[in-house]
Amino acid sequence: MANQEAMLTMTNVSKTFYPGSPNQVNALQDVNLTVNKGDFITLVGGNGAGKSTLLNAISGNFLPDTGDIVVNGNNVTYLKEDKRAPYISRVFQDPKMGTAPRMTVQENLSLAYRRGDKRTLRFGTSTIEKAFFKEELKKLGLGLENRMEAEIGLLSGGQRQSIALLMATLKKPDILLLDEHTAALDPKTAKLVLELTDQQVTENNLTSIMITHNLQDAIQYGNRMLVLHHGQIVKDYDAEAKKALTPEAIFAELQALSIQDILI
Ligand SMILES: Nc1ncnc2c1ncn2[C@@H]1O[C@H](COP(=O)(O)OP(=O)(O)OP(=O)(O)O)[C@@H](O)[C@H]1O
Repeated sequence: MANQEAMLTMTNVSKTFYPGSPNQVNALQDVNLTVNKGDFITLVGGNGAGKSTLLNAISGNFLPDTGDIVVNGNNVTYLKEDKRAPYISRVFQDPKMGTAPRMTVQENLSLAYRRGDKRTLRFGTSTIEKAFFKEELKKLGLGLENRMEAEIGLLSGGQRQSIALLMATLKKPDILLLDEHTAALDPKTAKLVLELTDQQVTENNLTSIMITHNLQDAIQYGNRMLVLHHGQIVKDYDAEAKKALTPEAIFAELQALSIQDILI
């Protein structure tokens, strides 16, 4: 059960790309959002709704035109992406983006474990760390604890994405951002990685925002669901409201707001 302490606050956050030109895009429009500690939010919306831009704003990919972003009491609005890295982890759609292909599973995990730490891999991985990584890999249930010396590039997309997820959560981040992280996987593997995600988030009480194009998954997972449209949060369902939701009910509610291009 999530408590009610804020982990992320976005206040009046706006971002316009190509302002004043014919290509102007109001990607985020006056977004106000409070995410409580332990919230697992699913984020849906049509193509170009601003979902990735919202995650980009949180992770510091760009400076917002207006507004403030506070993570766990730290105002990060003007912090560059690398300076926010100790607070924020992100898993992308492409499994290749979260892992170093020529390095072994163990080396990748060591790197992730040293995030924000001055030590480098030159100091090697200690026996205690190795045992810890092995235990964590075992929990994934994919037999990867027996492939710690394998180069990541030789693993399948699903195995790689599972490790990317583990890397993102090995050092508990204040916020875990999941940017359609199962979209590039086949349906069976996507389900597996989603289950792993749910397990990691729930067991570690992580605060997370997950983008998905799958409405059923958005309803099934997490304790809150946001719908973004034209850079604005147009629906915010809490756990109670979510329980009773169906994709059809969401479509009907959005149609009542004259929103047609909501998903897929
Ligand atoms: N760096 C950028 N430069 C210019 N325009 C951008 C940039 N990033 C996003 N946009 C534009 O902002 C709008 C929102 O894009 P965004 O990627 O956030 O949408 P999305 O909801 O994630 O869509 P999708 O589901 O298709 O990935 C789009 O019109 C996009 O072209």
